[in-house]
Amino acid sequence: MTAIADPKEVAVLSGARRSPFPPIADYAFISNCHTGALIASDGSIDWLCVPNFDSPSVFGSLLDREAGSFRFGPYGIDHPTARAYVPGTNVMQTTWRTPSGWVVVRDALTMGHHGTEDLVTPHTRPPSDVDADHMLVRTVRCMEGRVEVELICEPAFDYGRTPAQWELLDGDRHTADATGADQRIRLRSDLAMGIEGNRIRGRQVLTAGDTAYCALSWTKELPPPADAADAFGRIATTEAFWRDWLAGARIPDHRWRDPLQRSALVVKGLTYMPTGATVAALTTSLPETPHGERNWDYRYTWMRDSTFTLQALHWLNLDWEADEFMQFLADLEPDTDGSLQIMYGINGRRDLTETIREDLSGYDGAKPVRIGNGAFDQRQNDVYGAVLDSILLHTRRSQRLPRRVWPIVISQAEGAAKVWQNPDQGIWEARGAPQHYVSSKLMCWIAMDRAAKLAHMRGDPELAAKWHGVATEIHADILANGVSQRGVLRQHYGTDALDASTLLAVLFGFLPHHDERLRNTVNAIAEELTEDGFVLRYRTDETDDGMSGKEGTFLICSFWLVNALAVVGEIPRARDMMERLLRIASPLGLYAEEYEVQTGRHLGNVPQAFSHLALIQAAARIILAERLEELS
Ligand SMILES: OC[C@H]1O[C@H](O[C@H]2O[C@H](CO)[C@@H](O)[C@H](O)[C@H]2O)[C@H](O)[C@@H](O)[C@@H]1O
Repeated sequence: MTAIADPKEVAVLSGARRSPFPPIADYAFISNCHTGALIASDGSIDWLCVPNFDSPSVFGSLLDREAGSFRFGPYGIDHPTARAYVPGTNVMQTTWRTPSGWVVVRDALTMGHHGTEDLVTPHTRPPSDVDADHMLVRTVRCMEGRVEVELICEPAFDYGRTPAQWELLDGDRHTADATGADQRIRLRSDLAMGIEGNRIRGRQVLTAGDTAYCALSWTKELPPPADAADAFGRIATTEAFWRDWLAGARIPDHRWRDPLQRSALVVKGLTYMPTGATVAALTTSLPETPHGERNWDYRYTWMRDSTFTLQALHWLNLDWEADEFMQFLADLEPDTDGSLQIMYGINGRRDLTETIREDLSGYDGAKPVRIGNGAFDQRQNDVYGAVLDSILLHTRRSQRLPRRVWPIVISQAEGAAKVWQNPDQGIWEARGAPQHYVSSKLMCWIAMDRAAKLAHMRGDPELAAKWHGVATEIHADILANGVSQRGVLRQHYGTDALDASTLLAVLFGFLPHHDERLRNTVNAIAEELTEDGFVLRYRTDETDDGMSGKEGTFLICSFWLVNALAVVGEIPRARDMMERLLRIASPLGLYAEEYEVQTGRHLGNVPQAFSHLALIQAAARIILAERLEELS
């Protein structure tokens, strides 16, 4: 058993040497559904890619302290008094107390009413003319006393490779353009600004009642705010956008309402509005092993992650998000054999070739920094099941199967029927030799089972029977080869090692919930694949995944275990574990991909859709069970 750290001690525990990099759990996330930014607690924006999630960064000091940042806050003070989201929004509020007074800063990637058809996402509910302003707006209000505020904006284009060249416009000290790497961004502020090499600096004393703002924009068509009132107005519009969106969600009146809301807002904030695609996380190359090589670019759309996301959103009644994703799916260009890639760019881009940026130090020295993701052309046989399960769910909820989607059903079912007997890289995208992963076969069973149900709903009993036959064959194969002597689902057919992905057998109803093999699997994972109760994907000393270093516990797997415990009727255990997982959220309620129990650090990319969607699903399962208990 490993002792768990107090999350408040995270910064202290980040090593004997004090790192110049803030802990991953320190960052606030804001979004405009085209891109997102990370704000450190000292008021510095350390990550922003424009215009889109997968564009090169302009502020990249998350990955190298020299790769650009943008601070706005009181001069000479690094520690805020309080940080919180404006309730129900992805707008950040920071309160700063200084010896002479206090101020409140709000930061948003703003949304506006653009009123033009081409900016309207066709499937958004309610019909809306709200879309990104493509700008970052930061406002400050002095609440009491006198406070000197400063802005220091130092972009570095193309992931820090090209320092900004600044120019003040027409001798006006309130507007400046920065250029580099074929990009131009405009900064406007009511603070008088001056150029200092590659940075812009401004400073001003505010007294009680005074306000100030700065705004950075990256499209010519949408100019930055004209004055402070305009800047405050844009933030107010953005707050209204998020609240309006959240109002469409059915979030139960439960003590977990806040984390459910935050998770829904994170997942929506990771969705690219023009296509409905969801990125797996906002960032690239935050390490899964401190200082190690397990660093990946997550700014893309995995079929698996996106379809799991839809399932979580459906539970919150956010069905129109799924409509958008179905269109994205239908627009994708399949391979010649009809199969889908395991992942795409947010605009459907197929080639995500991975490159390494040797020039970047990496987060706290974790190299390499990867741009692109080499897993894009892997074969992962779970994808068919993920896609077909979400199509079935969507069809049941909306009572219709869009005509454009039926060919996907056919190609995915045929694809699964053809490949289920082949080894693959598995759900964890192992870069080692292909194996007969149990979770991949399980998801192929899901594919055939869901396809058969869809064929039945469409009135095609012959096709339904054919696909059902394949499902039965896969089911039998897993039971014959995927269960160890002691009656536990194994990682793959050639090992008895445990793998948390076999929990999917419980979550997807592969066997009746009282089946011994399911219970054995849940108990074995809870007892043997955990560190202080938090779940590892697999043991890196037992499993060759092609990488070095030991990773942290995987948060989606920990939430899956909660969910699985609830399915097998262990509600008190599930509830306890859920409460523990909620306690290790970042101070702002965010989750990265992994959690290191020895130090209490979050590891890996942040915020991670997988972690948040699994939180929603696990909470849903327990809340449902509690309601059923109340009724009985
Ligand atoms: O562990 C090696 C792999 O790690 C990444 O994949 C993980 O993240 C994906 C996105 O959330 C998820 O779909 C997958 O299940 C996870 O294992 C990385 O993207 C891969 O390139 C890498 O091989």
